[in-house]
Order: sequence, then C-alpha cells, then structure tokens
Amino acid sequence: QFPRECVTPEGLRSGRCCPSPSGLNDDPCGSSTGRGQCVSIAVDARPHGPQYPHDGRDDRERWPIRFFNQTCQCNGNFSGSNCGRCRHGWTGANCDERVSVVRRNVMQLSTEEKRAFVNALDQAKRTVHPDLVIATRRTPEIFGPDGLTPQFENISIYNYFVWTHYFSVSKTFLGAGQASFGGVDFSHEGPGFVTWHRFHLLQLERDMQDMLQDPVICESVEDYDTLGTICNSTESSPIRRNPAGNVNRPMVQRLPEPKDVADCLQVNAFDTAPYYSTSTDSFRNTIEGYSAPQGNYDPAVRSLHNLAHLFLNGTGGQTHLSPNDPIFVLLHTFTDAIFDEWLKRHSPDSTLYPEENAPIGHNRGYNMVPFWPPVTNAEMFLTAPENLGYSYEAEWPAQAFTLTEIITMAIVSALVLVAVVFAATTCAVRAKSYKMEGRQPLLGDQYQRYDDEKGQSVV
Ligand SMILES: O=C1C=c2cc(C(=O)O)[nH]c2=CC1=O
Repeated sequence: QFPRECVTPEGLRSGRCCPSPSGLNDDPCGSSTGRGQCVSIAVDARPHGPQYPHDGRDDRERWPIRFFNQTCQCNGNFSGSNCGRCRHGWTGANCDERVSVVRRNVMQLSTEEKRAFVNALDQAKRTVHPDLVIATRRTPEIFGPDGLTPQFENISIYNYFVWTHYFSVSKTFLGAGQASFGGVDFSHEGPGFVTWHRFHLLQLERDMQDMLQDPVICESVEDYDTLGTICNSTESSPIRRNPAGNVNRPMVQRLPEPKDVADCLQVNAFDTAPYYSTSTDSFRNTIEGYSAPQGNYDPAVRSLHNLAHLFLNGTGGQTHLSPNDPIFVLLHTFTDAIFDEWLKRHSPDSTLYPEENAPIGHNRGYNMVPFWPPVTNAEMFLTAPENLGYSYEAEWPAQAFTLTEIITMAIVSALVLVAVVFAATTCAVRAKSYKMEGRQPLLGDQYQRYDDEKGQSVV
C-alpha cells in the first residue's frame, strides 16, 4: 500500500511520501525534469452514507491521510508514486505515445498461452513486490512496541493483490474486548464496487500475475478482528474449492447465464439511492449480484458476480480471502468487461456516479482504499479503450429493445399504418370519382413503373 522508502520513522512522522524516481537522488517526484511535484493531499470531505456510524475510529477513513498527507502530483501523462512511470494507456520516455492492450478471452487461449498465463501468476506469487510494502498494525501501533520500528512488511505481488482486497473489506476495530464493526466495506456494496475492482486488476496487471494451488494468506480473520491486528504476509493452508457443492444453498449451485449478462446490460441507471446492496434498478447492484439480473432488488437473490463467488463454495466464496483463489482474476476481469460494455452502451456522464451519501469509501471523489498513490473512484468511471489503454476480446449479446422502446415502436408503426391506409383510401376514392367524371388518373393501372420495366422489384 505504501512505497518502501516512505515507511521510515521520519517519513511517517512527517506524513510526506514524495520519493525520487529511481536512479535520481533528492529529486522528489522528478520535479527537476517537470514530471511532478510534492503536494498536500486534499481528501474529499463530502458526507458518506449512514451505514458507517463510527467516524474517527478507522485508519481507512479519509484515505490515506491517517498515514500520509503529502504525495506526488504528476504532470501530464506521468504517473506513479514518484512520477517515474506513465498513466495507463501511455508509454515512452515522455509518456506521450499511446499504448493499447487487448485482454484476451481465456476460452480462446491455446494450451501454451494458458500455461504462460498460469506461469505468470505463479511467478507473481513468488516475487516480492518491488516497490510496495504493507502495514501490519493499525496507526496507533504503527511504530511498534519500542516506538521506533515501523510495522510494515514485504509482500509478493500476488499476495499484495490478496491483501489489498482483505484490507478493504476488514471490520473496524473498536477496542480490545469489543465486537468489531462489520457493517463496513470499502470495495463492495456500493458504487465503488466496479471502480475499485477495476483498479485492483489494473494494479495486478501492471505488477504481474499470480499463483495456482498455492497457500492462502489473510486466513486468521477472527484474530485480526478481535485483537485489532492486521493480516500480514504469512501463508497458511491451501486454497479450497467445491463448485456447486453448497448443499445448504441450492440457489448458489449454478453459475450465472448469458441471458443474465444481457439483462443486466439493459439496466439504465448506474446506481440508485441508497447506493448500497439494497439498491433497486441499479446497474451496479445488479452486476455485483444483490439484485435480480433485470435490476429488481430482492434480498433472497444472489446473481452475476456474487453468484459466481458463492458457486465456488470455498476460498473464492469468502470475501476476506477470495483473491487467494486465482480464478478471482478471471471472474473479476469478466465483471470488468461487462462494466466496460455498460459504459460503452450508456455513455454516462461522470455526474451519474454519486458524489455523496454513498457508503464510506464509495463517493465519486473518495480515494480508493488502500491504493497508493491516491486514486479516486471517478478516475475509473471511464471507458477503458479510450482512457485506460485496454480493451476486451469479447462478444456481447445484441442489444435487445427495452419495454419503452418496444411500446414507442408499436405506436409509431400503428400511426404509419393508419396514415398509409388513409392515403390509399383517399386515392382510391379520388380515382373512382375521376373515372366517374370521365377523367383518367394521372398514374392509372395502365402505366408501369420504370423499375418494373427493368425487372426490378417494386415497393
Ligand atoms: O469474495 C466474495 C465473496 C462473496 C460472497 C458474497 C455474497 O453475496 O454472499 N459476495 C461476495 C463478494 C466477494 O467478493
């Protein structure tokens, strides 16, 4: 979550995290070459929804200023914690060349390509993240028992992917001996579900990829919740899967179907108040899977993304653990592809993403927890090919018409039919009256149309 060079006692005490690009000394944010500058972090102060009543008690509030209040602000297409890299979709020494990647359809990969994909994930599982480290204590204990030793750890690239998900969903610790508060989730049950998971994948994609049949991290959730500790990078048991095997919930013994995807793409509103897992007629709550695929909220329903998680019935079905199962990458890549198709079809203005009163972490201008450097939900609410440099190799069901469109078309067709019948009747009556008056109509039956002569069809 934070660059290794920032988590020194001095860095933490100053609240400043403005490293120099690699290879440069004492050049915070590459300012000498115009890449960026060190600035104070302005966090969005708009109110969050009522689901979280414990303001002041959680390090994730007003992210990331409990840890750092100064960061690099990069110019133009420069990006990264030290402005040493390019924004997504740009490359080159000056970050002024467009780059576009195609996320392949896994069903169309050759055997060698699938093997390469798994190997890349496996490598990510074993490779220490080159830049970022994770906090293993909350801020009151961040300097360790001796008050001098910052409590951060190295972590592998894939385990970082797991850990960020765990950190975003973990409960709020309210004190020893007190029940932790579970009604908080910085990455689910709100509009940020799609934007957060989009960035989560982008980060992994950038950092590299994952594991298979490897040990699980963040498993001791009861300990973290009761002791106020945080999952570290220690691995424990192997991943578990028992697809369709949840005998207690027959409803989750199946996977979502193509029609469910087609239906959810037709839900017009991005999100609806209260911007939560109870929202109805909300595309976000539908793709997340708390509503039926047509958009109507029903507490008994699990569909689309949630249904796929629950179908896995093991590691991949438990929110604090699920990215340990590498199928998470495929599930969420597909979810992101649906989100991107929805963005393409509905062309929403950024203002359709709620600015306030969404659950904590989910407002448009909030920084997504626990990413660094700070990145807002709004920055991910854009079509991927044009703004983020990737597109999907995907085929989508044809756009079916909505009920309103069908009714409109029926009314227009009926009006056209009435007009045609009326015009034909008027002509026939006039022709008859001409004949009766001994005159011939200008274009009577004896005249062939030009098209007819050429043997073409006549309308
Ligand atoms: O890992 C996850 C597991 C989930 C289970 C549900 C549910 O609807 O009960 N939702 C989930 C989201 C996850 O990300």
